[in-house]
Amino acid sequence: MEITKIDLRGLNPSSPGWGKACAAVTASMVAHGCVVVVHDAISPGLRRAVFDRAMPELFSFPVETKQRTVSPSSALQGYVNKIHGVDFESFIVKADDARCVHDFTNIFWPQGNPEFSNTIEALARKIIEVEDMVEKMTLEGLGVREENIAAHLDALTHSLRFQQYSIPEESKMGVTLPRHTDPTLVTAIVQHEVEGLEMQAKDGSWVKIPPEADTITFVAGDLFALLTNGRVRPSVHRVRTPTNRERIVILCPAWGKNGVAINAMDELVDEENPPKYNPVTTDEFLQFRYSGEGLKSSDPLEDLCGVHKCVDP
Ligand SMILES: O=C(O)CCC(=O)C(=O)O
Ligand SMILES: [Fe+2]
Repeated sequence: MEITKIDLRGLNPSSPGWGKACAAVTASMVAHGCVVVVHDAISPGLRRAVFDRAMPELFSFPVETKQRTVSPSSALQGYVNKIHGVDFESFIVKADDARCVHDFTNIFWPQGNPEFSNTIEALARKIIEVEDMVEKMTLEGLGVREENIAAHLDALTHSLRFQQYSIPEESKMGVTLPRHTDPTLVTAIVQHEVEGLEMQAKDGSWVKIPPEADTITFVAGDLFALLTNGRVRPSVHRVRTPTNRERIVILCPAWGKNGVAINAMDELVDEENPPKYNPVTTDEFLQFRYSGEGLKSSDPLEDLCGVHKCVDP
């Protein structure tokens, strides 16, 4: 099996092909919890600036410098490495706030590094533009009204996640990130040259997503299932890093803004489709998901927000 790529180049809501493309994006999200889009948002020059210069420079700093990016007040910022035994390093930066990108840059280059910060800001802008379009197309394809989609997109915030996987030992069979769903609404995944991302199909088989330079993969996270009242199930995916190459990937997760409760879209709840989940804010959901109970759960969204969850009298 292969996940069909959908070409969104040059498309906007007034293009003649918009309706057909919305239907294709929605069908892929409903069938697989993900969509692979062909897009020219990341130009070859921007891709080189990011992956050949900015990322190698960033990851080559000593770990003590990297750890200075950790923010005690936000799970959506900072540096992690070797979490739960996974051999990777990851930086999270707030992507839609230029000040955060500058503060992040200044930790590494106290005199500033406009080339680095401009590159990151440009990348964030481009990915978020396509990510918003994919959410809009999916919701439109499910029958959500334009003004409700616009209000939803306004209530989003985004982070950027720079992730580097070391070369795995032969004995590890190459699975560097075990199967999981993302806690996000949607996550954009930009791979570069080195393969690794795999999606689990409904029949349990694993489908490779090749790292093609003109594609961006979008996966639905747990919170998108809440938003769509269960129409779109979260993507189950994993990473198999080749045994002879390091792998760098950039992710752009979309979340609800601080304090904003995510609720099912009005049009997706009716008599035939009663509400499946209670509303939740991103912080509440993340807090539960990474708690002892949440980490043990096979379906944290259902356990925290499911309306059928039994409540002790
Ligand atoms: O490395 C990738 O391609 C995907 C990473 C991922 O799924 C994650 O960090 O949640
Ligand atoms: Fe993921």
